[in-house]
Amino acid sequence: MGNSHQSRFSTDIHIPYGTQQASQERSVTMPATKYQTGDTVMGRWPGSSLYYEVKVLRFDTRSHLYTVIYKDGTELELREQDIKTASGFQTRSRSRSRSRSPGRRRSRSRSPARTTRRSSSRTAAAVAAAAITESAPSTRRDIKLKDTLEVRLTQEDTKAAENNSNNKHEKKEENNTASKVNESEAKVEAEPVKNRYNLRRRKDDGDAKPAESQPEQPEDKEATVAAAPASTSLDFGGKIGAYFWLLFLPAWVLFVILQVNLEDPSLANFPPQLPPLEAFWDAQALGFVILWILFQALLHVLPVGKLSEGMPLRSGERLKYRTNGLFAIVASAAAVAAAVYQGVDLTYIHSRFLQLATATLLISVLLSIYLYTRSRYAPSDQLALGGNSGNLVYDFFKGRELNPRIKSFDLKFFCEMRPGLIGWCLINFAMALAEMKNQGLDAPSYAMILVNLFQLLYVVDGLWNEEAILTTMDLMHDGFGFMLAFGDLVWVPFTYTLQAYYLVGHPNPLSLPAVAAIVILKLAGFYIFRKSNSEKNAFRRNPSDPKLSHLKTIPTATGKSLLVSGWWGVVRHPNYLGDLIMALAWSLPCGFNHLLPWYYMIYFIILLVHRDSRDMSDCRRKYGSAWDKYCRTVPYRIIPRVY
Ligand SMILES: NC(=O)c1ccc[n+]([C@@H]2O[C@H](COP(=O)([O-])OP(=O)(O)OC[C@H]3O[C@@H](n4cnc5c(N)ncnc54)[C@H](OP(=O)(O)O)[C@@H]3O)[C@@H](O)[C@H]2O)c1
Ligand SMILES: CC(C)=CCC[C@@H](C)[C@H]1CC[C@H]2C3=C(CC[C@]12C)[C@@]1(C)CC[C@H](O)C(C)(C)[C@@H]1CC3
Repeated sequence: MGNSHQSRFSTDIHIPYGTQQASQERSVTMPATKYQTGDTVMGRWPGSSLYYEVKVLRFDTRSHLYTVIYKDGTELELREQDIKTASGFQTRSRSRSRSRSPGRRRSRSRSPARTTRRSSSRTAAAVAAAAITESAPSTRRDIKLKDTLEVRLTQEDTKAAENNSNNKHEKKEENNTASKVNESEAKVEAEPVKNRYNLRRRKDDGDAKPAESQPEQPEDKEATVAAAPASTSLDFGGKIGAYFWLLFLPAWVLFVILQVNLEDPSLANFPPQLPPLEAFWDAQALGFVILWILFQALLHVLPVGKLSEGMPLRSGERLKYRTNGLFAIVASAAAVAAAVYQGVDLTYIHSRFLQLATATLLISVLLSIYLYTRSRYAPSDQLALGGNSGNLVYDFFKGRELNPRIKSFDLKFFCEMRPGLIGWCLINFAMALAEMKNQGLDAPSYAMILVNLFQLLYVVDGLWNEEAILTTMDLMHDGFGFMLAFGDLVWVPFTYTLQAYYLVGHPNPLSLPAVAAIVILKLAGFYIFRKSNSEKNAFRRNPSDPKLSHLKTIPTATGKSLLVSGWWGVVRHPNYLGDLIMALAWSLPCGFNHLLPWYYMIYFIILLVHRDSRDMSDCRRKYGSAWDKYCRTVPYRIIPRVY
């Protein structure tokens, strides 16, 4: 048991050689500090109120952090206030029961500060080292650590725990692999303290698992970009892949736009006839795109709607986001209606589609250059884990800074949720008008109505539940660079609208039963998508939400738990399943004459399968053996019994 935890830590926590070396160089001599190299003291375990016996290895004069080693070999950097002398502690219970009996695992505590912890949720250090309790004056309160440990909190800890447990109810564990534990979240949230810990790989770990080991960023605010750890395992085909995607993705957008204009947009017509270069450019189109983005930015900053908190960053900080997406789409619809009323011809969007796409591409490239440049000056703790390879092209593509902001204006959040997403609906609507104009119809076709309504529902739902985006991979883990800037601004509005564009020139009459069947499919997909996303979002926001009390969870060493029942017990990505079913319902109205309207479905399968595998490795890295356990309990990734 101890070994498995130890090896998990040893592969999870990685710090590149250069940084280790720098840290060692900085701490050759121990200045006059409270604790000295070799001292045996008590170190607080990150995100918890538990203290374990540790040995001081060194002191970093620059960051003022002590590097300590726990009994299981885990090295951490701790601040002085997280270290105490052993004399102030007393062992309440050193014996650790190996029993798995449910009765023994049940917490008897009823105090709000009391929580339960399943033994398997313990951190490596928790398992390997004996947990010790601190003797304290009467203001301290007991916390029961399952049946094995009892820890007394300091006054400060108690306050934090109480604050956090105000709206948390206790969950009882079940005698099941998927047991419920809520204590760990309470503890993590109890300590939104900046710059406290820095997990480090043990030096003797070598590159035991190079493919999966991702660096943990040092949380040293003063660290310069040069001190930021390098990304070792690169996805998207690594450096060569980044060159490829940088060229391929824009070319593909322009290609499909040229294709959809053809009478017979079949792959047999490859390569398409290229229009002269000047056909791609229209300054007026650029002007409209800029206006649209500025208009969306204005709506975003208006003090309308809720200020939502993002997930805790590595520093413990939680950023605030103005989640007024629904207001933005309603205001945009009103503005568009007013413009149409004033005589603006929206079919311009159809006739100038290529030029609008080129202009937006230009903006996304400029934005990406800006993002890359500013990331060079960003503190290393604000960089994403994956976009810091040191290779300019790869980092430019993948994105370095996690949450680039201009004052409180969050560029990634804005781009992901506003101009492209709302632009997608605007373009679809323009295509419906173009269809009526081109085909001399009094009303859009059934197929066009379905595509418009389905995708509008998808976008409105995304904006309605805007807060949920804060728990997605992009917002929590990915840096903001070309991939997302281009994806959000160009890819979404100019390729997700291809079905509507296709229908303008390629009518596909639908019978009413066909319409009904497609609607049912869409609603089924939507139901799965929404329910599963909401379940995870609610759980991540408040793991003790009474509405989720029936769900089983697996604790992890990070303090977060994983859902293993409900939607997330069916497959590992139920939200992708719902999304894919919806994608099918978006393509079906276009019929089977051409592959082009099925492009979204094909792309989406590739995207989600890739995202799923990316997420699997990220979660494996984050949660180690708990993740393996989850995968064993929920063996299928997206489609039950198939994949
Ligand atoms: N239309 C499009 O183009 C498009 C493209 C991509 C995605 N999407 C949709 O966007 C939504 C978000 O997708 P996403 O890719 O960001 O992935 P996601 O499934 O929302 O997020 C994955 C994260 O959820 C957490 N998680 C995983 N398993 C869990 C479990 N059992 N219990 C609790 N938490 C768990 C993990 O993060 P933590 O543990 O760190 O919290 C994991 O990293 C999905 O509905 C997807 O279909 C749409
Ligand atoms: C450049 C390429 C090929 C990929 C970039 C991917 C990017 C387009 C997607 C990554 C995450 C996606 C996403 C939505 C839109 C497309 C992405 C940005 C989403 C905003 C669509 C609306 C949904 O309701 C959602 C759940 C909020 C989606 C979140 C993820």
